[in-house]
Amino acid sequence: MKIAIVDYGMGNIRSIVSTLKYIGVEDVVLSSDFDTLNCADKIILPGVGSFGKAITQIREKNIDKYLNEIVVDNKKPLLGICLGMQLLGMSSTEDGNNDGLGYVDGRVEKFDNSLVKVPHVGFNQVKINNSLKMFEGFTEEPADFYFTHSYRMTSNADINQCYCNYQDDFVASFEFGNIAGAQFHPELSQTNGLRLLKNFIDKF
Ligand SMILES: NC(=O)CC[C@H](N)C(=O)O
Repeated sequence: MKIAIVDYGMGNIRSIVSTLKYIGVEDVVLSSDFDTLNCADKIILPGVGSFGKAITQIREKNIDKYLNEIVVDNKKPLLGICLGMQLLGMSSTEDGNNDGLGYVDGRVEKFDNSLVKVPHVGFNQVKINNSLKMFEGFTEEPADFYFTHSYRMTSNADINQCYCNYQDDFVASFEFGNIAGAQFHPELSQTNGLRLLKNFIDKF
């Protein structure tokens, strides 16, 4: 099993790599080139930092074009984590208005800091949906995962999403065909995170 982590210069790579190795995935590469991404069995799009900078760097490296072919056209499984999930949506208001990769009908906006403490940091409950492959084998409902973000995705569409409630229900994760997203950090979410990542490795 070869996992490629998209390298656009803004990801918490080290913790993802060590977590993948902990669950038995030895062949993990960090790459921004088409051939390496295309040869991997699955792709992870990480992300820590600002949406505007991230999408700019992705476009400058033509990674958006590569992922359109590899993931959208050829259906290679991809998991977007935190900012990586947000980038899969239509847009974000972080750093002005920026279009995302447009893979799912979700829009990203900032929490209202007059209503809740921003950023949303720490473990919080995800109302899981066992129809999602990522949550196969999860018996406890809801399940706790670790979040650290100031923006969140909402969607009026059915993108097979699960919710977390903070200010309101926001998209904590989704599974849209071969494309999955997690606003939380599975690599920082202890046994629930390990189980979710193992499901991505084994069931997608
Ligand atoms: N941890 C992050 O990088 C968060 C992603 C994004 N900047 C947000 O605040 O939601």
